[in-house]
Amino acid sequence: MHDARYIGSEGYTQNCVISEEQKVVSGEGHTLFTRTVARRNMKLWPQNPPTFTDALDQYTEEIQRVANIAFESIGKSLKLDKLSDNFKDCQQSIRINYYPPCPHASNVVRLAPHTDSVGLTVLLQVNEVDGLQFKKNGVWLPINPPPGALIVNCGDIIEIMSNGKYKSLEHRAVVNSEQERFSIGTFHGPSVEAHFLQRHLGKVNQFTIRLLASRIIIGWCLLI
Ligand SMILES: O=C(O)CCC(=O)C(=O)O
Ligand SMILES: [Fe+2]
Repeated sequence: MHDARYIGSEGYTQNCVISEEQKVVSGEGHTLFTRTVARRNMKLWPQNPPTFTDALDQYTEEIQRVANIAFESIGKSLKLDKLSDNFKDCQQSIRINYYPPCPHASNVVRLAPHTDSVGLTVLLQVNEVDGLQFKKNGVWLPINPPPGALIVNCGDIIEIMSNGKYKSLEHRAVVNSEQERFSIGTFHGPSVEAHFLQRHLGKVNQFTIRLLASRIIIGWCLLI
């Protein structure tokens, strides 16, 4: 039987150099499933500092509140009142990203261009060092959030559900030559019981699906 706790990958990851020709992709991250609580694998949750578990529990609960407000607003704007139902008891995970400073800035992209495959991402740039960029009309635009601001980013699932009205924008993180950078992405996917694909697929533009599939393949090729 399929066990929903083990969808996706979890734990520590480090991006590495693949070849001389390819740009060095450097940075590290730790991914944890945070909700539903049954999906947590506590072996991967750091024990030090001892306040980590409680702090992360509270942080992700508050972030989920923000995501729920955004899901409801998106649903209302699309006249899909039940859209947010698909994200009740949603599958939530976090990725804590660390990007060390790098003097060879021109050769390094910290996090390769990608779209998030979830419904919504809520990103906190922890130490106020900028680096996130979104691609709009073929141009990379830097995001300079005010201190403490949360960046809410639509993922592929919302692009599919909205039939392309809300875009899952390609984004990346670039280097800072002098300062280290921390960010925490909190990802919200549909609840395990959600049946939105069955309900909405008939209405979804096939072009949107092909576009997203090609993006996933391109993103995958960039990583291998
Ligand atoms: O570090 C950032 O600003 C972006 C992180 C990100 O896009 C991700 O973890 O999916
Ligand atoms: Fe992302």
